[in-house]
Amino acid sequence: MTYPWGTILGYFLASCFLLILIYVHIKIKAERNIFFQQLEHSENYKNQLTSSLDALSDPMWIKGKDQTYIYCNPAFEQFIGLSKLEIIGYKDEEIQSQHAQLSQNIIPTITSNEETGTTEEYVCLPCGNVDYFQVSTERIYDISNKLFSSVGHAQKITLFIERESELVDAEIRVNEALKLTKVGIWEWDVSKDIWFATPSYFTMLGYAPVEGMADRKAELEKIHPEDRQHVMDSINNILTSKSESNYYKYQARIRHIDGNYRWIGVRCIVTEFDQEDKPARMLGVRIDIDEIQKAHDQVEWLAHHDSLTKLPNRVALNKTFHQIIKPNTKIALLFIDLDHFKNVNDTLGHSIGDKLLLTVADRMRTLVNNIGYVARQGGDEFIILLPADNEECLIEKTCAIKEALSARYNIDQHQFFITPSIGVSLYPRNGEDFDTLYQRADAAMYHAKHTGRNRYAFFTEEMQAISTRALTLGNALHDALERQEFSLHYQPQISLITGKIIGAEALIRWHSLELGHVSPGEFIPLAEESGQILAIGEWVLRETARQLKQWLEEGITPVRIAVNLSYAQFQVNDLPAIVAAILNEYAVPAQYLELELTERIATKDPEHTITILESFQQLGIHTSIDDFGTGYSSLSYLQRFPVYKLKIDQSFVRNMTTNTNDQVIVGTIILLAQQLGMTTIAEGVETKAQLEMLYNIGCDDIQGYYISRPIPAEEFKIGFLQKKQRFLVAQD
Ligand SMILES: Nc1nc2c(ncn2[C@@H]2O[C@H](COP(=O)(O)O[C@H]3[C@@H](O)[C@H](n4cnc5c(=O)[nH]c(N)nc54)O[C@@H]3COP(=O)(O)O)[C@@H](O)[C@H]2O)c(=O)[nH]1
Repeated sequence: MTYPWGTILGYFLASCFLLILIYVHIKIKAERNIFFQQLEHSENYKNQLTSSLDALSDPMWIKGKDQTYIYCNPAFEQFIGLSKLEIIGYKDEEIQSQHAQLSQNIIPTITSNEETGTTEEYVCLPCGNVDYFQVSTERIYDISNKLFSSVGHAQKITLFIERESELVDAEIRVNEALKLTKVGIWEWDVSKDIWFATPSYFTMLGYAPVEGMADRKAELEKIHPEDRQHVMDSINNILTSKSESNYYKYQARIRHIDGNYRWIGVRCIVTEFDQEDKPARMLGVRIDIDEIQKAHDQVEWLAHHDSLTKLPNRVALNKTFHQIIKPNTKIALLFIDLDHFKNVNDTLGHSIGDKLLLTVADRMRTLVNNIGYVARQGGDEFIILLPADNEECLIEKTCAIKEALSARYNIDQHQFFITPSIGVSLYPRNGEDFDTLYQRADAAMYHAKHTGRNRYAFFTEEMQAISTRALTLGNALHDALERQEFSLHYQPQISLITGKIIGAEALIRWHSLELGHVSPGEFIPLAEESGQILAIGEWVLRETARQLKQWLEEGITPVRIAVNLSYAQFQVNDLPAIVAAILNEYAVPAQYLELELTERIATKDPEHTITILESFQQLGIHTSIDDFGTGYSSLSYLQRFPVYKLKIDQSFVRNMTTNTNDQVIVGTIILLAQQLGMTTIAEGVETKAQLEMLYNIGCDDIQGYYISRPIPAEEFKIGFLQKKQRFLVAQD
């Protein structure tokens, strides 16, 4: 049998072709399915992307490679004020030419970004607002590096810019304020050693501000060499965690650009620590405290110095004393007080007084320099510390100081002398602490003063008691007037010719609540030293006037009452007016008052004495010169003093019956008074012999225990004023 090979082959080929066709068909169908699936996927993706971009509030756009818009979101439509239809498929210049209403810069702003990059521009929006935009363009290239498309994005940054500019403004303002307040702030990144400071940090000391990182080490070099170590120690303590706190402060002098140093206060805090708990970042502030520091230094200086003489004061000397005492050292403390310094102030004025103190300080400095220390305690009191290992040398030095201070002073047109009284105490013999030594030298000085002045005295235990008494009296005297502890006693004055009473001397008495009776001989000098004599003296005048008035009102004819005037009272220029006012107040005739002025006071400034005495004369007040013979009245002045009476000092009367010298003096005074047309009164008459001698040589009146001691007003009234008798009769 013959096989139809041709037919079989034909069928076979046809079957194969059919199979191939089926396969191709199936494959194509499968691939088509994948393709459509992918297409659907991509479409979804595109839609998602588009809706996301559409939802963006910032304008976004995409241009094709030919620069036509292929996409823009609604924000972009709003941004340029056109719809998608008017944008998509067009180029910028086409849009610009088709829509003349578009603002001038909106399209150039966008088209200008042909390269990838970001620009910031002001854009005038269709609504008319001008806003600041950041425009970013990203150009996209295909695999063969050909431009495929570009994507653009615009973001309104007006607010950021405003905030940023506000921040910049605020920073400028803060920096200006910091400059004004002279406060500088710095920050130090310790780990990287990066250091920044505000402009004020530099400008506060005259330097130009440093932008950005500054040179910390250069800043440290500006610290005064004496303060540098202390500053470095403060910083290192913090850095090495030696300090317990995370904070430090110091004050140091820092060099100003002009080369001078200014005091700067620094405070610093660690703001960050590293993993090892070491400071990683520090923030500091520095303040110009130069003026405060200088004011503080000034206060400190004033607290330890005397502003007139620039000498250290007692507080400073006390410190010095404790610095120089060592075992076996011997030191002398000299307490120096100028005698009658008050008179210089009162007569020549305070300016001369000040110049005198300056000269005194200079003389002391010159003498004591290199071997001791001088300080001013206040007023006319100075303190000196001298070595006292060799007592002879100490005495020599003390004498030299006394002589130097006693030498003549030429101040302005005045030439005068002043003397010192010096008290000396010794360390450790008289005391081991400064205050004890000071107090004991003061006691010795008091002794020197009361034993004649212009001398020095070394402290002894007896002096302590005297000076303690003076201190106690001084304190008690302070309140005596207020407590009404004073009273007046009256000592009668009798005429040797008529034997009748012609007057009395008013003498103050003090009965202190704590101290009992204190003699005026003791407290009057103290009151004169302290100035309390002015108030006390006025009280005496007032009390005398009051008593006279009382006697007058009682119908008793009083006698003239003599009141003692102290030097300080006599220096008060309106003293005549004060006395006149007192007499007026009590309606007492001036004839009943006599004012006694010692010869020493009268001769101190004779011209002043004459002026004041003339005023009293015009008021009808009698004046007399007390303690006559003890001063040095010049005859020429004496005859010009309008006084009616000389009172012979009791020291001459006391011995006149046994001492021819005193007798001659008393006789001469009486003759002198007669020649000058004045009367005489002898005080301190205690015996009949004295009385007789005085009578025989022509003395007019007497006063003394022989007649009566000073007695209280009532006793005086009964014993003398009410008795119209002669108190001296022939057999006396
Ligand atoms: N500025 C003022 N000074 C006053 C005042 N009152 C008194 N004084 C002065 O105090 C000093 C002491 O006074 P006093 O203790 O009162 O002594 C006076 C008489 O008591 C005393 N005297 C009087 N007669 C005798 C006597 O026979 N013997 C004797 N031993 N003493 C006697 O003399 C003093 C009077 O002195 P004088 O003033 O110089 O006349 C004394 O310096 C008073 O001046 C006052 O108010 N203000």
